[in-house]
Amino acid sequence: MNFHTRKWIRPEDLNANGTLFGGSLLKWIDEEAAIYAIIQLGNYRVVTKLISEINFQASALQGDLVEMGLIATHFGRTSLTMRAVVRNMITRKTILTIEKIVFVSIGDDGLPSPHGYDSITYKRDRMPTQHSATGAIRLP
Ligand SMILES: CC(=O)SCCNC(=O)CCNC(=O)[C@H](O)C(C)(C)COP(=O)(O)OP(=O)(O)OC[C@H]1O[C@@H](n2cnc3c(N)ncnc32)[C@H](O)[C@@H]1OP(=O)(O)O
Repeated sequence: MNFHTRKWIRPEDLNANGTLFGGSLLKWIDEEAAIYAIIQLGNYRVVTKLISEINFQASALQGDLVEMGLIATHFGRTSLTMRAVVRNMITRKTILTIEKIVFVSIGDDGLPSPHGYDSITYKRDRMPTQHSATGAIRLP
C-alpha cells in the first residue's frame, strides 16, 4: 500500500471534542480514492459507488500529521474496489481502516462503462489524454 497524501491537522478540521473531525477525514479519503481511481482506470469520469464500514480506531489532535494509503483490491468490469488506511504519523496509530471503497467508471452517456483493466499500474501510463468535461488536451 502506498501512502501518497499527508495532511496537517488544522483548527478547521477539529470537532467539538477538540480532535480530528471525521467528516474532514472522509472528504480527504474520497478525493484521494477518486484520484487513485482516475489513475488506475484511465478515466476522469469516476464516481464513488460504495464505502463500507468505517472503523475509527484512534484520532488526531491539532498539529498532528496524518497519512492516507490506498490499494486496489479488485478490478471489476466497470468498477474498482480499494482498501484504505489512515495513520497518525505522530502517534504511529492507525486512525481508521475501510475495507471496501468502490468506484465506477462512467462513459459519455453517464452510464457505467467497461474500463478494460485487471491489474494495478504504478505509473501514469493510463492517464487520459482528453478531459471529457472540458475538452482540455494533455500535452505529451
Ligand atoms: C467522487 C464522488 O464523490 S462521486 C459522487 C457520489 N457518487 C455518485 O453520485 C454516484 C451515484 N450513483 C450512480 O450514479 C449509479 O449508482 C452508478 C452509475 C455509479 C452505478 O449504477 P448501477 O445501476 O449500480 O450500475 P451497475 O449495476 O451496472 O453496476 C456498476 C458496477 O458497480 C458495482 N456495484 C453496484 N452496486 C454495488 C454495491 N452495492 N457494492 C459494490 N459494488 C456495486 C457493480 O458490481 C458493477 O461493477 P462491475 O461492472 O465491475 O461488475
